[in-house]
Amino acid sequence: MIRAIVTDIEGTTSDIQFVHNVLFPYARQHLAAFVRDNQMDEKVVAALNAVREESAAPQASLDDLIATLIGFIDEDRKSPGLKALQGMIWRAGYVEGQFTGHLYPDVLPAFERWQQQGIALYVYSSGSVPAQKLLFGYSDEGDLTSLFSGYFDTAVGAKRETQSYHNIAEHIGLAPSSLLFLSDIHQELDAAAQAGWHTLQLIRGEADNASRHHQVNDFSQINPESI
Ligand SMILES: CSCCC(=O)C(=O)COP(=O)(O)O
Ligand SMILES: [Mg+2]
Repeated sequence: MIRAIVTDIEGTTSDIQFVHNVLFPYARQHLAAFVRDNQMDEKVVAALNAVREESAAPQASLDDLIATLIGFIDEDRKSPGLKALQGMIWRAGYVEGQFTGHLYPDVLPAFERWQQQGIALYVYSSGSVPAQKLLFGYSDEGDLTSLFSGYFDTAVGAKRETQSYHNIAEHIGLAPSSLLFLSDIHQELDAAAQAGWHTLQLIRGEADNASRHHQVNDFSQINPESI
């Protein structure tokens, strides 16, 4: 019996084009000014130090780091330091109404249905927890943050690592066999399945013939009671 559903964001609840054509360019455009203006902020300092460590450049200057971060955005690197900074930068865009977090129309009705069935909802994304809360807090459908029991980012581990799913199950406090992970990426689902979770793959665009996971095209096709 499924007692909690953990969902990915990009390609699952939300269009990959929104992330790549709206969020990433906004972060790219505002990154240099944001980092320069907030270089003394302790969360910014921590993120920049994480980037220094990740790029093996302990002495990197602010200009070096900005160039490195722009490169990370362009290669869609799931860098925890970059993801933390992106979350901070996107806040202004959401708050000023420059964009809202994209949601496929089938997502909110399914979340509400599952919640009525007593199933707890969680998010697991490479985007930072603050960035996840912004996307769902300023979504196309309004503030959905109250629907979620918790959020996970790569602080629990990378999405293609089996240990991450053991860690999440422990945080949630439920057996892996009662957890369902939704994602568009079969390597993430492989890792979750390896940890004993149920899995479903969202195919929002192109088919994935290399996947061994059950596939659906939208959330209306998901019935946790039949899993
Ligand atoms: C929630 S922030 C926007 C998405 C993002 O930055 C990202 O890296 C998406 O990764 P996901 O794990 O949701 O595919
Ligand atoms: Mg995804």
